[in-house]
Amino acid sequence: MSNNIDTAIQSIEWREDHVRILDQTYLPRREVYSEIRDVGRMWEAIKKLRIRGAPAIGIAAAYGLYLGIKDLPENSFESFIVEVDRIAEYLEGARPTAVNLKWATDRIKSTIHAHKDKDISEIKEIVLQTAKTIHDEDKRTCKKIGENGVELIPKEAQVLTHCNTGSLATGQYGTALSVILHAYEQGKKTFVWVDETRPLLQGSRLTAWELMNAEVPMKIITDSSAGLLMRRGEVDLVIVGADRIAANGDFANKIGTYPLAVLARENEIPFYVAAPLSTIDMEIETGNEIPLEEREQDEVLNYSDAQIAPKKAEAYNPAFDITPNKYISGIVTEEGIIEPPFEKSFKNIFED
Ligand SMILES: CSC[C@@H](O)[C@@H](O)C(=O)COP(=O)(O)O
Repeated sequence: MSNNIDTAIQSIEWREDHVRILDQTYLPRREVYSEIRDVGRMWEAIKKLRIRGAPAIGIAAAYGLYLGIKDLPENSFESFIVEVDRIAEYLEGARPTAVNLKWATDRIKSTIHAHKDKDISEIKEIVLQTAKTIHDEDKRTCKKIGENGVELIPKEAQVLTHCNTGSLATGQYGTALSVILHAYEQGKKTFVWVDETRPLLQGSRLTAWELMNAEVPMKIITDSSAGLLMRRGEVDLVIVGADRIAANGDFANKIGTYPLAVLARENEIPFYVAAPLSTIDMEIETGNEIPLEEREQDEVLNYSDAQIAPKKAEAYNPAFDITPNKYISGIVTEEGIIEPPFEKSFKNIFED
C-alpha cells in the first residue's frame, strides 16, 4: 500500500531560475513536465489549464509575476511599479473566476510597496521569496484543511466529489481531496465516486489518477449519474472545492457543482466545501457578483482532436457555476470548519 499522502506529486516547483510544472493537459496518458521561464509562457499555461485549480494558479501567478519583473530596469521605483501593475493585470486576465490569482498578485504588490525604499534588485529578490512563501504556506494550509475535515467523514463512507481538488490543483495535498486522503490515511473506509466533470474531464483524468496513485478505492461516474446514486442511498456525503466564496457564503466552483448541491439537499445528504481562507472574497457580497469564466466552444464540440458534434454546431461553455449558501452544510478551512450562517462567521474571522 503506498497511500502515504506526503509523497504526493508536486504540480508546480521553483527550480533555481525557472518554474517546472506537470502539464495537466497530458494527464493521465503521459507525465510531461514543462519549464516556464517567462511571464508569457506562464499566462499561456494558466489560460490553457496546463496548471489549474484555484490555489495552484495563485502560486503560478506569483512565480509568473517574478518572471515578468526580474529583468526590468532598476533605475526608478515609479517606472518599476507601473510595469509591476501592468504584468499583474495581464496575469489576472488569464482566468477571472478563481480569486486566488488576484489574491497572490495583490499580496506581492503590497509587499513591493512595503519595501519601496530598498534597491530594486533587492525588491526583485523579495518578490521571489514571497512567491516561495505563498507556495509553502499553501502546502501547510492544505494539510490543515485535510486534517480539519477528517471528522466529517464517517468511519465507512461513500463520498462524491467533482472536478479535481488534489495535489494537482494546489501546492500539495489539495482541498476537498485532502480531506478524503487524510480520512483514508487515518484508516476510514472511504470509497469515492468521481464525477468525470465535463467538458475537460478533470475528474476522470486527474482526480481518478491521484486517487489511484494513493490507492483509494473509487469509481468514475458520468456527471449525470449523481442523482441516481444519491436517491439509491449510495452517497453519504458530497465534498467539493471552491474558486471564489462571496461574503455571504455563495460560491463559484466547476460547472456542475450547483446541481450536485441541489440534489444533495433533495436527498438529505450533507454537502461540504473545502477551501483555504484566501478563497473567501469579502469584497464580493453575493455569488451574483462573481465573474464567471466562459471558455471556447471547441472544448464542448471536440474531444482530444476528435469532432464529437455536428460540423457548424454551436456550444455554450461556462466553466463555473454559483451555488447559493443555503445548500452548504459547512466550509472546511485551515482554521477549522465554518458553519452557517456564513456572513456572520466570516465577519468574525476577518474583522477580528
Ligand atoms: C482546490 S481547487 C478548487 C477548484 O479550483 C476546483 O474545484 C475547480 O473548479 C478547478 O477548475 P479548473 O477549471 O480545472 O481550474
